[in-house]
Amino acid sequence: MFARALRRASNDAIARTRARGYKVAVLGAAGGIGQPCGLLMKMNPLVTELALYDIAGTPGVAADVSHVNTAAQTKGYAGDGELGAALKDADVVIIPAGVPRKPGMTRDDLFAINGGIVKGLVEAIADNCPNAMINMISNPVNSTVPIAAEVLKAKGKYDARKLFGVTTLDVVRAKTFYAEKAGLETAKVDVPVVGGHAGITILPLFSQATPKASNLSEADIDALTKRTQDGGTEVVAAKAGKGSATLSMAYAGALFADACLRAKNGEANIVECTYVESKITDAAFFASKVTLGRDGVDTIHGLGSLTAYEQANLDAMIPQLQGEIKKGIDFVKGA
Ligand SMILES: NC(=O)C1=CN([C@@H]2O[C@H](COP(=O)(O)OP(=O)(O)OC[C@H]3O[C@@H](n4cnc5c(N)ncnc54)[C@H](O)[C@@H]3O)[C@@H](O)[C@H]2O)C=CC1
Ligand SMILES: O=C([O-])CC(=O)C(=O)O
Repeated sequence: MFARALRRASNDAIARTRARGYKVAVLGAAGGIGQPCGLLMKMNPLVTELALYDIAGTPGVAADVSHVNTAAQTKGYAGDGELGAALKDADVVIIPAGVPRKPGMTRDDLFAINGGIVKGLVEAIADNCPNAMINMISNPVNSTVPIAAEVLKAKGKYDARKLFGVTTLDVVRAKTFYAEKAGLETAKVDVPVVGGHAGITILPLFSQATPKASNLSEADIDALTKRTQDGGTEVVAAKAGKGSATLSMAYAGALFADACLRAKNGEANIVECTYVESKITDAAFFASKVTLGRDGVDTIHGLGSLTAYEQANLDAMIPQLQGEIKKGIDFVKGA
């Protein structure tokens, strides 16, 4: 179903604009997210070259995915020595490299190991595909995106329009939970989710959800908000030590990468919630609705009118978000 929708959306884009093919690189391509995400990108008609990179295991993954009868030429790259070739002139780089949570951990507990992994990968992006749109999935996203920004700045290659924290899974979850609770058709539901990607920094704006549900109480909205904020933890607990969300994340990652590709290809009016450098709050990076264009961020939209409940949640998250952003910046600057 998704593949058909993805193909239809991209085919529409192709019909409306002069299509060209794009190179997509997936870093961490042998992992739980990387494998299905690589498959979904192989099915995207806007992709003509697919580079699957990991520290190991990618020859097998690439051989497997390459047999899918779609256009993207697929190649595996393994180990540091092949990272440059994997990234060379990529248009979009998707980064799900790093360790996932185990029960009892916060995303921030992944900082020490994933911070170093992301830093090294983004240095290679700066050297090999400085114009690529970067889709950061590796956690803690609230800090890995500022890490990437500082690395790119240090290399003189930072373009804030092209660096995205992928928060699409929060939107996917909010839509699913809201549709279920309100008895609405899931595919027709939209819910903006703003802030960041960890605990209370995830803020679904159910007051702006469409279609409007008239049957939800304040207690329902509070429960839906908390379930969205804890969606990742719900999966971590259910997997009981075997990692975190992979399949729903691969789906969400492929949706966001497809939006980037369609925007690159000239399709208009592409709006996604994503975590970017932003001035709409006191946090230097913030997820909100963003219109994407050929060069990445085109317009960062404001938050619209919030309920008192949403405003209180927004006020409460800012200090945590600011702290996690500072941690990422300090990590690169050595403070
Ligand atoms: N943004 C979001 O909404 C979400 C983010 N995540 C995050 O995505 C990350 C990956 O999760 P999974 O795929 O489940 O983990 P995984 O452990 O299954 O896969 C990670 C892959 O990264 C690879 N890797 C490690 N160091 C690398 C390096 N230097 N270069 C390239 N690849 C490297 C590993 O070899 C492994 O194949 C985690 O940090 C997780 O927390 C997970 C779900 C949702
Ligand atoms: O919860 C985790 O650790 C993985 C993640 O970011 C998510 O599923 O939203």
